[in-house]
Amino acid sequence: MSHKSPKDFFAPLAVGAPAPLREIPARPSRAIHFFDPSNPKMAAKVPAMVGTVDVLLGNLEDAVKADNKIAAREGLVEIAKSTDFGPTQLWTRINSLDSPWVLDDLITLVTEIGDKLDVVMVPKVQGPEDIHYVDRLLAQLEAKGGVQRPILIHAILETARGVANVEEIALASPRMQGISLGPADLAADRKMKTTRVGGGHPGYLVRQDPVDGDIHGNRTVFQQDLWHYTIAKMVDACAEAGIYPYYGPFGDITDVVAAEDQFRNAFLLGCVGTWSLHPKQIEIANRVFSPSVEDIKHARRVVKAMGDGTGAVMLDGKMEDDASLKQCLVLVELAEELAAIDPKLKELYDAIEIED
Ligand SMILES: CC(C)(COP(=O)(O)OP(=O)(O)OC[C@H]1O[C@@H](n2cnc3c(N)ncnc32)[C@H](O)[C@@H]1OP(=O)(O)O)[C@@H](O)C(=O)NCCC(=O)NCCSC(=O)C[C@](C)(O)C(=O)O
Ligand SMILES: [Mg+2]
Repeated sequence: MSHKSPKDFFAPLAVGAPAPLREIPARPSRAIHFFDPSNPKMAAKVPAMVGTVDVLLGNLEDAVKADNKIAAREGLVEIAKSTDFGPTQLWTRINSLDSPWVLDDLITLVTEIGDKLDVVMVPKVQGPEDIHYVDRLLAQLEAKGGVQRPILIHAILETARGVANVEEIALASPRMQGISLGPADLAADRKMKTTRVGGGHPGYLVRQDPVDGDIHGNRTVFQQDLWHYTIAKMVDACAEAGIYPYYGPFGDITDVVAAEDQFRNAFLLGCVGTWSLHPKQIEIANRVFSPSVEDIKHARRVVKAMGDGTGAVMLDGKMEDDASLKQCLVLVELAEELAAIDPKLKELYDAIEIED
């Protein structure tokens, strides 16, 4: 339930604050790249990363040591003031709402770099009440800082209660931009017996039936996806609210193969992007979350074959109809947005030819 009636859902929550958006723009966000603004080596890399990744996120929460919290906040202000981000979005992850740092995080960031900050990511969201709190506080700080356009909110889905409330979280404010899966805190909160940050687990499996009753015989095993239910629930909540779902971190930095598997699972389930924790994960994320040339060629052929968009046709022996056309339009529109910011993709997609 929202803290506003439908009548005033889109009214600013503070006099002088910018009017909330009525629709969240589908800006490319294939990779949300985390960096620690208090880490001089990472901070130094930010300017050169602009344009190579869709989102740069200055992380202030977990992975930033407690005695570096103020340096991280101040480092992010410095980076934002001194960097032209061009097409790249600038996000931040603030400290948790019960932390001793979050109030100063929000006051400092919004009043000092509010016009450069696109999204505030809120960790450990338990329910819509957490979004309502940040919503109102952002409005007051936007008014105080003269921020010209609304800063959006992104929630991390990393608590059991947050999963139970995910629909209400998604609908809690017109600032809601999206939701990411947070597998580490969520596993801990649920007491799942995995210590991995995302990905599968060799113990979570299904086994082929015994052959000739021999239960100890050779039986093929299929590892299952620990995150299928949660990602699908998150995708439904985001689709209902018109916001965007993301896979979060994949902690096994060296296992680029399993990272790609996890990212692709999320892409196929409807996620629009993933986090990258290390530069080597950015390329994987961009590749997985950009539709392939084959997918775009097929989608464009369906759009062409379906004419006015109703009815059904056979294409390559498969039925295409109003519903599959909508799926294809999602891909075609995504390709156009990505081509606008990624010259390599533009070249690939422009070269696609469709036979008459
Ligand atoms: C894993 C670490 C320690 C390995 O860092 P490293 O320096 O040991 O790795 P490396 O391979 O030696 O690094 C090579 C070069 O890349 C640089 N580098 C390395 N990482 C980055 C980066 N992100 N951005 C920019 N540059 C980076 C690094 O500084 C080095 O620079 P150099 O060549 O000049 O020496 C490092 O990658 C890192 O700290 N990554 C960010 C981790 C992070 O943000 N974790 C929090 C998000 S996940 C989370 O919170 C969970 C969640 C959602 O809450 C929940 O599920 O509950
Ligand atoms: Mg976490």
